[in-house]
Amino acid sequence: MQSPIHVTSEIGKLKTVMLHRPGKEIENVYPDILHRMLVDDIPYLPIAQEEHDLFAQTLRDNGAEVLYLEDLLTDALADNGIKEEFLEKIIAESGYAAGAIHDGLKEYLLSFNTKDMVDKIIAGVRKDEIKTKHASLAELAEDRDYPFYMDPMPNAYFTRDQQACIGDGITINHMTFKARQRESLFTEYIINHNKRFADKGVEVWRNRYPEGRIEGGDELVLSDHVLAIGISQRTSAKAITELAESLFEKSNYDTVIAIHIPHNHAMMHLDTVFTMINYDQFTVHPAILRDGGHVDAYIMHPSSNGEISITHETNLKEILKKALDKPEIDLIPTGGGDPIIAPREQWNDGSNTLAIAPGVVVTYDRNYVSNDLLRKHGILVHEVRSSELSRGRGGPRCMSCPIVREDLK
Ligand SMILES: NC(=[NH2+])NCCC[C@H](N)C(=O)O
Repeated sequence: MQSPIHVTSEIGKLKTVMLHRPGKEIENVYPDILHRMLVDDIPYLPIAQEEHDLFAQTLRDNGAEVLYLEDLLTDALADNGIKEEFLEKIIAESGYAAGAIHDGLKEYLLSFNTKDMVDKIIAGVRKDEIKTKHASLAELAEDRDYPFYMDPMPNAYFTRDQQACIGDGITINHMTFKARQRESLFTEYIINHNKRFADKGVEVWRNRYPEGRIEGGDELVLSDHVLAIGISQRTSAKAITELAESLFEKSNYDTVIAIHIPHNHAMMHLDTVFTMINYDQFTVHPAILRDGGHVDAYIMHPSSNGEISITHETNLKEILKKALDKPEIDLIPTGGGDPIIAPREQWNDGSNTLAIAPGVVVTYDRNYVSNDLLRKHGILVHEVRSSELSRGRGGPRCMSCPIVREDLK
């Protein structure tokens, strides 16, 4: 059976993609919780939605089918039994496995139709929205001034991270920070219960329950047998090892290139500093390169005794030439490598390009130095507006989860 998921590169023509249109969750962020919510500012919602709609339209205009996470989840929960099971889990993962608040939340959420319930769960539930009977002292007295029973999920529009499609399968991710961990429960329900995916032969390379942390922004599908993964703030060596073991055993993938990047908020994922945009072209933020273009990379292959062989290599160009079997590789520096422009544009996701076909990318308009340079290197650049979307600290690649791409010829 042909899997409904098929992604064998970062650059094959984009056929189907999953997005989330930012909603009320954005307006449930306030200064005291910015840091914990992993955002640096509060986008102005109407404009963020307008910008997001334009982003979606750009993808459609270029031939992609756009699916929305919130619709896929709503359809996955069509059966009342499944919906209730999902509610139990999401309420438990929000901190209330049982008790008066659990009961109050469940009753409240069930009072909505399924689509509104999904929107509400993403938006967050304030304490003053529900009435609880017989609350315990802990429930009454702890965190008295905290306004939410269920936290908002302001990062849900970065649909890249909760999961990643690789080949005909998917990783459903154990995300690093509490602020995002519940998001991948959505993916689990979509894969298991949405008719488009359920019982259609989707391989789950790794589910969200093992301890090692991993996020899709670190998972780059370089070809139909090579994966690059960031060892980053969000993805641990343990998770990479487990994923490599699973892929080597069950899939076509025989090479995992684990690249060490700085562990900080500006560069939280590999795709904030390095993306593939053509057969032999990449964007790269100079801050990850040492003198002579060196990085710390570990190349993993299956070995004959069933173990994984690991070699340490440092020359990024050489690593890519070998992995992709190309005579030359063009590394295009974010902001032209200028000491001020490069970090400025990287901060607003100047390296976070989304390839929608070989040599064709979608980028934020604000990164005009990087965009001009891409054009000089022969890339076709579709710019999208970015005043508000960029405040969440993610760009076009972060905001999209490719489900189907055409194979490269
Ligand atoms: N693939 C990405 N680079 N995603 C960016 C996610 C940004 C989000 N604020 C976070 O910290 O999780």
